[in-house]
Amino acid sequence: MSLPIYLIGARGCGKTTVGHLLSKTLGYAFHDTDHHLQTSLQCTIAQIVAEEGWESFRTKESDSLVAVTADSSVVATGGGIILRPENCQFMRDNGRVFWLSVEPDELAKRLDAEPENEQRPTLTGRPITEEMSDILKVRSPLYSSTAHHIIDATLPPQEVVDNILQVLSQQRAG
Ligand SMILES: Nc1ncnc2c1ncn2[C@@H]1O[C@H](COP(=O)(O)OP(=O)(O)OP(=O)(O)O)[C@@H](O)[C@H]1O
Ligand SMILES: O=C(O)C1=C[C@@H](O)[C@@H](O)[C@H](O)C1
Ligand SMILES: [Mg+2]
Repeated sequence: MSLPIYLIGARGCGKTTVGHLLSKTLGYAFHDTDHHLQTSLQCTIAQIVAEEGWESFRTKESDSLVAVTADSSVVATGGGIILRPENCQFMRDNGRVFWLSVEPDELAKRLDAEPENEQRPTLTGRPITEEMSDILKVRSPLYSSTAHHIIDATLPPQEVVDNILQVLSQQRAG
């Protein structure tokens, strides 16, 4: 099966880390909707949100999702990709969707440990642990209903990849 593999989940759940490893193992291309959007528009997410607002960002994000979708690819998506129902439908119709599920405290720990490199605007203005907790209360049901498979992404990255590969091989066999 060479359908696109979509990785969904909150910031810090490991979409980039796992996506790179998985794409290498499968010999697939790796794409990232946040990265595509920023390089194609030559500006940061923070700039788009500051200048045009979140709705405009979400529209551009949907365009990026469609643009990067191709067979034999792993697609890491923005944390809010599931906020637009058409994105959820698109991913489910066009590929296999994996939710990398991680509890908010662990997400906050991972994001806190990262250098201040990403220019991503806060979503709530609250401290990161509270933000992740608030956001997941709203988004977990959306991640869950969009995903074909839910993966425990608190495991080490290679184990997360192995579990995804196992699901994919079961699909091929079935
Ligand atoms: N399974 C894991 N266990 C422990 N740490 C991890 C794991 N996966 C990723 N990390 C670490 O967590 C941080 C965030 O990972 P990563 O950038 O892959 O997440 P992401 O989902 O792509 O985040 P974003 O949505 O911000 O792009 C990184 O420092 C990474 O090394
Ligand atoms: O969780 C979110 O809503 C976001 C996550 C990031 O990946 C970016 O797509 C953006 O900063 C918004
Ligand atoms: Mg990432």
